[in-house]
Amino acid sequence: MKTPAPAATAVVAFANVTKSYGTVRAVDGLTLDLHPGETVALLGPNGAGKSSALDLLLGLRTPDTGTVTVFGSTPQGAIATGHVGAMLQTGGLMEGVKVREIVKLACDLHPRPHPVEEVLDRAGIAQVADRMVDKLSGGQEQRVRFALATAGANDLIVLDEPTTGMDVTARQAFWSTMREEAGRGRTVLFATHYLEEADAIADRVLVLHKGRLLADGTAAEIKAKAGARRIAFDLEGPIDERALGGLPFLSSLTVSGTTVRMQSHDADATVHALYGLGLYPRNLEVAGLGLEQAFVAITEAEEARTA
Ligand SMILES: Nc1ncnc2c1ncn2[C@@H]1O[C@H](COP(=O)(O)OP(=O)(O)OP(=O)(O)O)[C@@H](O)[C@H]1O
Repeated sequence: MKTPAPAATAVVAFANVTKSYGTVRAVDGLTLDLHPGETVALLGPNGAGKSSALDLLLGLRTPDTGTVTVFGSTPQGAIATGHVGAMLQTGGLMEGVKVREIVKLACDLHPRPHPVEEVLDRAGIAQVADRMVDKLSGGQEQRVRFALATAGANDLIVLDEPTTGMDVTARQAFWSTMREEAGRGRTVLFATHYLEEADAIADRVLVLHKGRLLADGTAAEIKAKAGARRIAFDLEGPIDERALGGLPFLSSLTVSGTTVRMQSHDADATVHALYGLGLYPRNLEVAGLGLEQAFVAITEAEEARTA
């Protein structure tokens, strides 16, 4: 885990924050600082508490205990002064208005607005600017939400699963804009289920599980934290899964056709033992885990620990 920097330098500071809904503890003792210019991915399985944490950050919910500070102020205070732009999963767009009108409204309300045409252009919705908002496709609606989140110069941009429903071109345009924003020193925090996006975009990855922070580091650090490596090879002839399953340090084993894939906490020892079985693996590959596999390994290990 990173050592928290002094609160004065933090864009966002969660200090021992908890939030429950009835008996469900959605956020459980979360302590976390975000810093200027960071692009941070928030990962976690369904129900991990990602949206709840973002709602707390945006002042849409109040913590049961602990404090959330945004630019040294309350979340509401930071939003009122135009420091924060957000794109949330929920919330329908205003009906009965045209795309340009709703974007113009967001620009008018922002203390440091960008020109309306520029916002439309950047979000890739200039061509549908005169269309009614309720006549848009899902991906176009998502682009409008993106436009609303970037209507002005925000120092912190909070995005809850922003690219869901976007096609490849929209996604690429979206992330290129976010990179530009981060390049200008803005902090970007996004929750996502697309681990490849987190791997490619984020310079810091947070893994939430049952409301608690399980991992905090670069994607490379998270992969290393999972501690396992992938082993893949082909075998000729009938495959004795039982014998393979008895290899040391294995954390998973799958056989499909002649191909065997496994994960091991000590790949050297596993491969040594594999040869010890008198087998001759072909096309042997040993590699680190991808972020997705690391994420699954970390959250499954925690499930097993807390079961
Ligand atoms: N308004 C609510 N009332 C009751 N329970 C809620 C409410 N909102 C969230 N929860 C519960 O709190 C937990 C955390 O939910 P949250 O939406 O924050 O998770 P998430 O990580 O964003 O999930 P997902 O990836 O599915 O969007 C879940 O168990 C969820 O069912």
